[in-house]
Amino acid sequence: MLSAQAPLRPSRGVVTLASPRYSKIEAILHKSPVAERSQLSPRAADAQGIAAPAPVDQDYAEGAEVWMGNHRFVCTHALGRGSYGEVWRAKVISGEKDLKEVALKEVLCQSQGELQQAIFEVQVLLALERAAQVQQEGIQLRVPRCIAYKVGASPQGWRVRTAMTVAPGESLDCFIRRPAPAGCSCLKALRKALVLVGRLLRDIGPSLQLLGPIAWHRDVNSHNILVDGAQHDSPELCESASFWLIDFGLAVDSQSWVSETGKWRTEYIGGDSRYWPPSSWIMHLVGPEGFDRRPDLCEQYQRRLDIHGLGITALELLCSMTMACTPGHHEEELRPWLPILEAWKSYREAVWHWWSVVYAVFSTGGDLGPVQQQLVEERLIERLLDLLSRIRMALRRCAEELPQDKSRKLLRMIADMLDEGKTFDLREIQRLLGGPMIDAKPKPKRFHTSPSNGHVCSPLKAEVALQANRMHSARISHDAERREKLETSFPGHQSLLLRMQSFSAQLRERKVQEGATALELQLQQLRRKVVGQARHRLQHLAAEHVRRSETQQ
Ligand SMILES: Nc1ncnc2c1ncn2[C@@H]1O[C@H](COP(=O)(O)OP(=O)(O)OP(=O)(O)O)[C@@H](O)[C@H]1O
Repeated sequence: MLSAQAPLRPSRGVVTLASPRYSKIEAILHKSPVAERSQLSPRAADAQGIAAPAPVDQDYAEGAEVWMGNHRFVCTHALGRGSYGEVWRAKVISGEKDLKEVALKEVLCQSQGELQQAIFEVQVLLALERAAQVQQEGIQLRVPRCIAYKVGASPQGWRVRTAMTVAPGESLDCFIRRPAPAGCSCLKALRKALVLVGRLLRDIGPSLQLLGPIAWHRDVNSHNILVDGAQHDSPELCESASFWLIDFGLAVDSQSWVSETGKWRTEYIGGDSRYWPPSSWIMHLVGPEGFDRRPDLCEQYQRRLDIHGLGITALELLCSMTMACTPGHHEEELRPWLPILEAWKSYREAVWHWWSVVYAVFSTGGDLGPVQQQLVEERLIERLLDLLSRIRMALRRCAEELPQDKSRKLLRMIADMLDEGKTFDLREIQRLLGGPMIDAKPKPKRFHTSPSNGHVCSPLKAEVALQANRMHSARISHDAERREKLETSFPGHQSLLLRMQSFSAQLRERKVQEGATALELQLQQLRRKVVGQARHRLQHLAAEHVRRSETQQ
């Protein structure tokens, strides 16, 4: 199934672009897809003396056999479809002992940037598993475990295939949309929702905490969270529900993202705009200049996108479940909650509308510029800040009126997650809801590996190349020597990838960095132009308004 949000998301490409972009401004600034593709298409890579990829694998289909290293799988049925390929459930025929089935994901990449991003997705899963293993207390990660992965050729470029464990359940957005059981009262639904929200935060919080030093997911929402065991009528039984975070396809390296000159300034915006904090809209509509005199929002964009996404998802779960039922006559207990439900309703109406306006243009490949301008004129950012402030106020007021300590703290916690003024610490979740405390201090240590043709993932051995795109020229010659050695022992894709990384680093060194300053200038000019036009239009509207009022008088 094609996800409803999928087309809204920008390309996975980090710098290069092959598919339609979300932002017109960014699109203008990038070279044409054709030029980008030709930079390192398999043919071009071949011309550079890079080894040709292995023969094309069988497509995923019922009964199709898939090989990855020592693993052999047989596809049974499609689990889902995303914007970059399909995910299939498959039986394990041979490979890891006791492993019965896997989810096979395939990401089709048309440019080197997309290839890097697809590999990064796998590397993040590996790094996360490794981070969980070094924790003193046993942590049950609620993300799929990477079993094996493989890079192969596809007619358009490459395909990255990953075998991972199957996360149980269904996507949370399907669960939320399902009609409530007949006769269910609002109060009962609310009690059940509170249990589930607690479980959601308790399951996803630690994974995000471990993820923080490695990457930002950037797409935390009800579509990318699966829920299992939540269909019970009784709130008590819902205590055993579990939530899983999937789809790390838009993740970015958190260490190079953050800082004064970090990549947050220049990289494309990712994720589903219904779960964006105001800072993402600022970036989308105005650019980094929009953070002038707004340090809290700038900090939010750099460090707390996932926390905000999780907070909105929690609130969505709480309110949607409660609002799906009809209030009974004697539900006085519901009274303190009503302002929360009203604030959520207003938020949902406005934000879902903004999302659909952008979605409509994006899905037809239209020009986003006028829409962006219109949203600036509509004062989207100020309105969103206001809607969120109303939500926080309603949550905190309700918390004051509640007798039950746990619900009270839960509401305050969600309010803090949605507050750009608060430096929300994910450990708050364990403090309130229990679970092992995680030592997730940022680790400067980086890991290195290259995907191989059928690489079998052992997180202990897995060294993840999180900073392949940060290679410095001084390191290139050293790496070249290392690569020479590696190529003799690991031919095929490993060699291809290593050469590509080197080629990419050299390109960046020689060409891209030369143009970076010019591009940055161009970007600033364009952003200024858009904001200038919007300001001009606002002034015009204001003048017209004054003129009309004077005429009426
Ligand atoms: N490990 C998994 N276990 C179970 N189901 C999965 C798993 N991974 C993916 N799926 C299913 O496949 C669907 C698509 O997967 P995923 O979101 O990773 O693909 P994508 O191409 O990145 O999608 P998107 O367009 O949303 O970015 C998911 O919505 C989910 O239903």
